[in-house]
Amino acid sequence: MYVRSLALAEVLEIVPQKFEDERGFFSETYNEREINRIGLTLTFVQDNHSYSVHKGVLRGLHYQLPPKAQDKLVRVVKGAILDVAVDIRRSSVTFGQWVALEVAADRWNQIFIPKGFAHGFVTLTDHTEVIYKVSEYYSPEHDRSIRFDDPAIGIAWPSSIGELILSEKDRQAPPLSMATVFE
Ligand SMILES: Cc1cn([C@H]2C[C@H](O)[C@@H](COP(=O)(O)OP(=O)(O)O[C@H]3O[C@@H](C)C(=O)[C@@H](O)[C@H]3O)O2)c(=O)[nH]c1=O
Repeated sequence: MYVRSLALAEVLEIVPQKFEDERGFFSETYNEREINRIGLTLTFVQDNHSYSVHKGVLRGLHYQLPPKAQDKLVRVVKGAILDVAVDIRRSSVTFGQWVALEVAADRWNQIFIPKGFAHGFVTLTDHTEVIYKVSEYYSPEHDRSIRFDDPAIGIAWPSSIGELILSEKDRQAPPLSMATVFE
């Protein structure tokens, strides 16, 4: 398993080993012992699978507030996404900063997004399937969104994608300055 910190050091790229042969491949996509070895103790309780029909589907920026905050481990089994994490811990020196990583089936990489970060992605291909583990159950009462295009955050979403497809909830999301965030 290959691991590296992104520009916001708590956000990680993880690339599990992939064994390919004439039949296809085998890969341990999650191994708790390996995760513990890199200093993380995670308890995942739910696996999510989302399918986006078109390129340009943008989901985010999402997070759950404490006590239902979630660590997320995200991978792509079909297609590709640009995945984004935003530090929304008010006490952090990098509050409001973002980091992006292309996560793709053909890269076999994963992104780890800890509690305290808002998460979003845009699909770079049609028929994209994203699978992610989360460390807390879905809780609609704690679920929050921040505007994906809040100029105060300034995420450089790819301009080449054309029209973006968002849920009504995400279109109505408040800017970071109006959102309840982590202390
Ligand atoms: C996230 C979630 C949604 N749902 C339901 C609620 C709703 O009816 C339907 C679609 O929900 P959403 O529109 O919130 O789905 P989506 O926009 O894909 O939300 C996801 O976006 C990415 C970026 C994340 O980081 C995730 O944590 C999650 O917030 O699925 C669950 O039952 N369990 C869940 O864990």
